Amino acid sequence: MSNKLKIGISIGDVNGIGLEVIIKTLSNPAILNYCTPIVYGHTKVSSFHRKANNLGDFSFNVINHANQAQLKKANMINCWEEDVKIELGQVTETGGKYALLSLERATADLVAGDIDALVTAPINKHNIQSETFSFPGHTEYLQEKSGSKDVLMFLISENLRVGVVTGHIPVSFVPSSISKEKIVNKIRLINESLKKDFWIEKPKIAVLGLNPHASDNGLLGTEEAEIIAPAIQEAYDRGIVCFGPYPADGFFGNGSYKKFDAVLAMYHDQGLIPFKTLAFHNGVNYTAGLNFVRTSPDHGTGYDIAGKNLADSTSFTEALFSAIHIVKNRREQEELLSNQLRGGGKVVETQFDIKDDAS
Ligand SMILES: NC(=O)c1ccc[n+]([C@@H]2O[C@H](COP(=O)([O-])OP(=O)(O)OC[C@H]3O[C@@H](n4cnc5c(N)ncnc54)[C@H](O)[C@@H]3O)[C@@H](O)[C@H]2O)c1
Ligand SMILES: N[C@H](C(=O)O)[C@H](O)COP(=O)(O)O
Repeated sequence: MSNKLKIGISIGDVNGIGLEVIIKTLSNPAILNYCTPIVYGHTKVSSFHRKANNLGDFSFNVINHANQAQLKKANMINCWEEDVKIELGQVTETGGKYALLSLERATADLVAGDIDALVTAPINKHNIQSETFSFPGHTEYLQEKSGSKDVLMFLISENLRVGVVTGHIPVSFVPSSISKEKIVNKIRLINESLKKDFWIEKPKIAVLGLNPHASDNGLLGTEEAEIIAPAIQEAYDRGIVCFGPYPADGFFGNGSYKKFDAVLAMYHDQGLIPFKTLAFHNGVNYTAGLNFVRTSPDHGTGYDIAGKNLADSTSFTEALFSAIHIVKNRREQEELLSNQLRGGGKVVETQFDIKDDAS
């Protein structure tokens, strides 16, 4: 039996660049040495994108169920029968409807254990809303499907990892949404993920402040003294190596982030702006804390370039390799622990690093 992982891929918004980056990634035959991809969508929709973007010859092996996936082939499960009206670059109800059908089917297989991990192509958070999907993003949807009490939006790249305390909420809700307990929990999730998913034995974590200049000793706000510093202290007392709160601007400006294995930001844009500035093209969005593995590229639907063959597929490719790698790390660790062995591990997380792992 093959030990190649089955990686499920949801196609995201059919009017965006999802299928373009999927096809570009899977067109590299070397990918099939590392995993067996299963795309949840429809071959007619993928043909549309292949032709619109002039992507040359590429075809999927159509299957009905993940257990029929063929090695050395890019597999596709057709998730609907009807023709889909694709309007490249447009935000339409249709775009959301078929993104959801793809995501639901892939998630069901993930939860059932029929695939080893899921890589999601970008959705539009607005048009996907429906009676069955009332979440601000994949992160929250998958948290519910996994039954996890808490998860972490964790943006990862070779040189920088950034998690956020608060995610998809209006910025005006941020101050009232952060609490000592929540911050301690997110620090714990980062710490666990660095150890379990990335094999970093003694992670060092930086925590950012909320206010300008981390409040300048209380002049510009009270959250640092009342909430963030006590949370860092509590996590530290529990054995997690964490420091802060650091003023966010200078922390990235002077390169301090390079001294840490990960950074915890208080809110979405505080963490994601520096991350995407430094690592947009190879960054990966990872949901830590789920009992299964899900990654995605760190970009969105890219409506402005849809159908123009301008989308860079590096982030999607990295998302695929990160998923493979995290599953392998978790399994290897589980095996070592079940044998009561304690082994070290190498930290490998990019497509370039795992070349030697091909089997
Ligand atoms: N994982 C996800 O599902 C996810 C992630 C981020 C944003 N989104 C959604 O995507 C939609 C559009 O968001 P946005 O415009 O803020 O961000 P975006 O990432 O789609 O686009 C921002 C800019 O980056 C460019 N860009 C994006 N991906 C690129 C690629 N692979 N190669 C080259 N250029 C690329 C786009 O052309 C655009 O100019 C929103 O509805 C948002 O919610 C979804
Ligand atoms: N916050 C993510 C980003 O900006 O890249 C993105 O919106 C994706 O979120 P989900 O993975 O929750 O869909």
